Amino acid sequence: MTGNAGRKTGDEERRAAGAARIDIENLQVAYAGRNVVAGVHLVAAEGEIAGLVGPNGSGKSSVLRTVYRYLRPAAGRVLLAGADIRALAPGRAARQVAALPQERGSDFELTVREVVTMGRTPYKRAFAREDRHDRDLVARSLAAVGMAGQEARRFSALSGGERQRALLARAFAQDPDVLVLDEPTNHLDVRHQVELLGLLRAQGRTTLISLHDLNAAASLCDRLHVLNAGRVVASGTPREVLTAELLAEVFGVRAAVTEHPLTGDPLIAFDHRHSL
Ligand SMILES: Nc1ncnc2c1ncn2[C@@H]1O[C@H](COP(=O)(O)OP(=O)(O)OP(=O)(O)O)[C@@H](O)[C@H]1O
Repeated sequence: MTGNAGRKTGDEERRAAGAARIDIENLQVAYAGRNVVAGVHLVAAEGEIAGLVGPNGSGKSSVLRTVYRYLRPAAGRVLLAGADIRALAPGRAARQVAALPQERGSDFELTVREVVTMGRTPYKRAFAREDRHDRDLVARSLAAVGMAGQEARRFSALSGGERQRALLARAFAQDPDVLVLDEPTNHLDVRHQVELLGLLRAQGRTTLISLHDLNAAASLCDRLHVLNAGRVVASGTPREVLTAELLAEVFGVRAAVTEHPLTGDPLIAFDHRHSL
């Protein structure tokens, strides 16, 4: 057995022990001294899909950036299984939390396969070669996002939606306890959106996700947290949170909230002719 396989067992043990709960406590985020998020409390329980919704600039990405450690909180804490995420060693953090961020790296000259294989880096010693487990996971991740057979393509030659899917495959290949996804349905056509939501449900991982599509959020998320001007203004199940009053107050739109005739999920019918 390789060291890598041993570590995998450790990850599985941690997951079984409930290691994937995220608690965000009194979070404040600032850029150059300007507060954009303040007093945010939210929980993503083990295996739960927690959605962040809110208008442009309400602070969704800023909250998520503190979870995948791109930003340091100005105040407050992000806890993973009760421990401050800032205190984790970088390798451990990368094995536990995978992100699909808004900010994209400069991986352009790599092939799709190389990009997705980067998801395995946190499990490898320096210069260690990928093993069968790595190759399997990379192949399964590519298949999951519908990109099997596209391994040899240059990342730079992909369309926006294909890039998004390759980066998602990288996050899946990382085999994390917690997935942090900032607008993952951006650029995806409707079928790939539906497939992605199905994939996320099937994963059963603790997931923090920001979404602009409120109907997708209503269908996918166990709990929704509505941000407005850097604060959480409502939290609860989609049914509890997505009311016509809230949509008017927070988003400034007229909408009727009904029930989806096919799925029974809350369904928001927007009035696309008039805003408030
Ligand atoms: N790198 C940055 N430097 C300075 N200000 C920033 C930076 N990133 C975000 N902001 C500001 O922080 C606030 C919150 O932005 P954030 O991107 O977190 O919101 P969001 O809810 O994700 O928005 P959107 O729906 O438009 O993606 C906004 O006022 C934004 O202008």
